Amino acid sequence: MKNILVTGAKGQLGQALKTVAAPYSQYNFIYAGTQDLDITNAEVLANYFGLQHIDACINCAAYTAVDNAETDEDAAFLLNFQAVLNLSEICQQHGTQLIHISTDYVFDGKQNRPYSEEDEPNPQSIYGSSKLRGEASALGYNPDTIVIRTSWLYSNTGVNFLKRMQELMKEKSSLNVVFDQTGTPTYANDLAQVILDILTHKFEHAGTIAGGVYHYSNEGVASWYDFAIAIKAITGTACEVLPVTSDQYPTAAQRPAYSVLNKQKIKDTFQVKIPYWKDSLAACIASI
Ligand SMILES: NC(=O)C1=CN([C@@H]2O[C@H](COP(=O)(O)OP(=O)(O)OC[C@H]3O[C@@H](n4cnc5c(N)ncnc54)[C@H](OP(=O)(O)O)[C@@H]3O)[C@@H](O)[C@H]2O)C=CC1
Ligand SMILES: Cc1cn([C@H]2C[C@H](O)[C@@H](COP(=O)(O)OP(=O)(O)O[C@H]3O[C@@H](C)C(=O)[C@@H](O)[C@H]3O)O2)c(=O)[nH]c1=O
Repeated sequence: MKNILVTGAKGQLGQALKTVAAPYSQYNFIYAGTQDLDITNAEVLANYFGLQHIDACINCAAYTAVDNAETDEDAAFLLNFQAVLNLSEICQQHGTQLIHISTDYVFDGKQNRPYSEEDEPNPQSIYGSSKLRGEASALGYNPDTIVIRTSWLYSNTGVNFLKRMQELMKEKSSLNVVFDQTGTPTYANDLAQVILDILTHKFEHAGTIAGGVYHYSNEGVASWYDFAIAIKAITGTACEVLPVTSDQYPTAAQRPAYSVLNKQKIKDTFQVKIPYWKDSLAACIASI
């Protein structure tokens, strides 16, 4: 039986994997939160990997507080870059397939067509820069690593835009939400399913699937305002949602104005079917 380690397992993607992995009885999933496995500590990692053979590692650990990262650069780079370097090295040493997750925030958002894996990243935030360094270190150690860039992740657990909007819509009679940042919301359970599909594909077709960067989000395009309006429509709250520009909603970190991802490569390579973002949002809210 193959051992699959999930790091950062208590975050929203880690939790989504736990839900989606239930039918995969052919794998032994090991869910490690920070207390079980601190990936910033190379010695702890070495001991952990020495105890049992790990066939694959899905790295869900990350520093994801985008605004805080602007004043907490060392912590963001420690987890999003240095720890990924540690993990890549240990995975390389032990023949472990690493699946690492990255972000649309590696792009500057100046493009007006969906970003493909070949487009040049140019992060505008500390979070985006730290994630880009993490990608490079993972692929630098082992080109067989699979890096999945995703965008606007949400689920019914953890900290995310859906949960924040639901809280604010209960507390307030009106909300301002930016309409000049465009991307695609992604349901964490859909991403978790694709990760397991890719892993299974990798195990079954060892050597024929190239490592590298793959883009994955749900289908379609939205602004954060559209996302909020869809949440309001599905949940039926009375709170008014008002469109504002990014200038009218200042934040510490700059976000890309446009970060829609082109998903052709992941579709062609793994034959994945991708749900439309509004359908997945409805499914997520219905599951709460
Ligand atoms: N959230 C989003 O909108 C998006 C996320 N991504 C990427 O997807 C991936 C998953 O994100 P998501 O699930 O939302 O992230 P979360 O912030 O929900 O979870 C990250 C997890 O990492 C854990 N962690 C923190 N420090 C360490 C450490 N030293 N060792 C091990 N684990 C640690 C945290 O644990 P603790 O709670 O104990 O600190 C937390 O459970 C990340 O790579 C992220 O960059 C990409 C695009 C969008
Ligand atoms: C809460 C709130 C946010 N906003 C704006 C701020 C920002 O420009 C945008 C998104 O808000 P958030 O700060 O919730 O989302 P943000 O932390 O920017 O989300 C990002 O997280 C990281 C981890 C990623 O990798 C990205 O793909 C993306 O999902 O919406 C409003 O306009 N009104 C509001 O009431």
